[in-house]
Amino acid sequence: MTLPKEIAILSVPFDLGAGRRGATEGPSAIIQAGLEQRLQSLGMASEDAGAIRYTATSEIDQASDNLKNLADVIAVNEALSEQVSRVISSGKFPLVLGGDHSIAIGTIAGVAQHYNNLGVIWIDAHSDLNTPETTGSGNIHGMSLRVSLGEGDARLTGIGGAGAKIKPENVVLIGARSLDPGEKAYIKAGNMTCFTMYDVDRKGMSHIMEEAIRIAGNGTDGVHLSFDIDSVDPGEAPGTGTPVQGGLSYREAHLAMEMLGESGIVTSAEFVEVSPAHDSGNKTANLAMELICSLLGERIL
Ligand SMILES: NC(=[NH2+])NCCC[C@H](N)C(=O)O
Ligand SMILES: [Mn+2]
Ligand SMILES: [Mn+2]
Repeated sequence: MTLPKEIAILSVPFDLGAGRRGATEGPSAIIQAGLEQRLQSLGMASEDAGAIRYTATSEIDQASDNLKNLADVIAVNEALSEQVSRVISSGKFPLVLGGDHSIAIGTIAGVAQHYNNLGVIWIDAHSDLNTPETTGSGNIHGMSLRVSLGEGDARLTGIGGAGAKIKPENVVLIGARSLDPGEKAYIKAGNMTCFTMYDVDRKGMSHIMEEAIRIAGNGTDGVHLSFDIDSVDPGEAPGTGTPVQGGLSYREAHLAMEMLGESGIVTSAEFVEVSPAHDSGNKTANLAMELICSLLGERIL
């Protein structure tokens, strides 16, 4: 696999999977940061495939404690999975802009229709491995990776077709530093690789990425990158709903993208949780735009 030439940008202005509102404005802020011009100067054709349309329920539903706004999360993700699948069928590289991280459910469901053994690199301060039983918040963006693994509420795991879309042994988590008890138990019991911030500090990002590329790329037929901007330290990425101290540095995040770009293994990507309302200026949206460019081939020299 080499670098994609044709990119289809799918915007998902959705934030009902998160506890704090604001990620609806993420996609337009990233695009307005100049994404398309930058991709063009890299010699890439990008198509703004527009925003995902779905029928919203009329009321915000905070009543179902363990699965907040379930109906909207299902509706947007069903629509997204169809769009993502269509982009791949057309031979283009799907670049999904969130939106909160619940949209990974739809992205991965759409991508997985084209790959039997999909690798996933999940860069995040969190692990998003909660179930309705282990969640403390009821926010579905904290459950999306677990849903993609086929566990949790059947109405979520059934999006884009029933069952698991990915296997734990093909998943690599990077940047974790805020894990709930049920998530820790799942990671410790299973065969999923998790490089926490401790590992990043101890081994260095270069080593971590070599390992991640080996694990996610080995024996898989495609690799999806799910990049939660809250993986980056809040000093560099303040514009996000659930910031956690002690995150990736500016260069660690770029190095991760540069190495992934060089590896040529990534077949789809999403950048989520940019929330301009919490940003200082457009710092976080700008960073997301730059990281996308590093992934897609931009280099210092
Ligand atoms: N995609 C995210 N930012 N997720 C944050 C999840 C936080 C917490 N673990 C929860 O379940 O609510
Ligand atoms: Mn996340
Ligand atoms: Mn997160």
